[in-house]
Amino acid sequence: FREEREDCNEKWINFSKYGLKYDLETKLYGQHVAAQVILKTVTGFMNNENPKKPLVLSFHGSTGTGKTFASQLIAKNIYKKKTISSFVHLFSVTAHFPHKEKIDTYKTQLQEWIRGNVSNCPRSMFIFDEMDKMHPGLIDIIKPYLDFSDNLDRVLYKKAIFIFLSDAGGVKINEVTMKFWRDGREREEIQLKDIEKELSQSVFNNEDSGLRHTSLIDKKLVDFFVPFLPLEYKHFIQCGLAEMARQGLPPDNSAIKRLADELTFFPKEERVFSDQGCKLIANKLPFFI
Ligand SMILES: Nc1ncnc2c1ncn2[C@@H]1O[C@H](COP(=O)(O)OP(=O)(O)OP(=O)(O)O)[C@@H](O)[C@H]1O
Repeated sequence: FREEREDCNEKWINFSKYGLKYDLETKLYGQHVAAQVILKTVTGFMNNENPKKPLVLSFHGSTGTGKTFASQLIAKNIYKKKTISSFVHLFSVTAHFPHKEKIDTYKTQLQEWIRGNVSNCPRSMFIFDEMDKMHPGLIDIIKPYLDFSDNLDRVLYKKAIFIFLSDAGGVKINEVTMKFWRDGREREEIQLKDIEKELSQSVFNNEDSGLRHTSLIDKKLVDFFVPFLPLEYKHFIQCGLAEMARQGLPPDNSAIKRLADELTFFPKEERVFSDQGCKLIANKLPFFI
């Protein structure tokens, strides 16, 4: 049995709008704002044979709220080989470029890496993890690729998708969500506009944010800021059940509840939102069944 080689053509790259819609609606819990933005932008972009610039989405939210997971759902519905496609590139900023003093070497490496991958296949997807920890010098390196450049060094960049993941702005998003809850309003009432402005201000003007000094925002290189809301107790249970199914275990609500009891939720008294989202479930589950 020899595995077929993955090529950069429709046989291997075939976007399914309905697949993405289904996955966002049934697998990504508690993220109605993100789901809507993702579906609209990715569909519009993938159905356009001649986009003017690459699609650039910046995902924000606290840990374990589904930023990486959502980007995997996008990849799954574009590439036949899903997340293991050779056209999907997950890049962890701190893991790949740990030494600040080597910044100049990294700049060249990053440039060549993006260029090489896109010339191999224009419909490539790049996911940059921990974007807020990225050196501003490296962000500057990526900027030209995100812009309206028709044929930068004769490579076609405008069909690529760039997704940036970061915790930056998570605190603000949590505040807005908590305010809705305190006011007795439905979570589903939260709209992108309720968060977007505050989010971009807190991410790009905040002293603590690594993205502060970048001109990604004023150059309008990011098409959308996508907020990931803090997950509630009920989403935590949903994640737990999904994880059990993934691990081939029969559903057991009480085990997940015991697991939740061990973890922290906020506000402290009411225990509504999970501090670590769904992050620790997969690893902790075996100890609770
Ligand atoms: N909203 C969600 N819906 C369904 N599953 C989720 C959700 N959020 C997290 N999970 C589950 O938890 C795991 C960890 O989440 P994920 O890695 O996507 O979080 P993240 O937001 O990228 O966190 P970090 O900022 O720490 O990287 C996922 O693989 C998924 O199984």
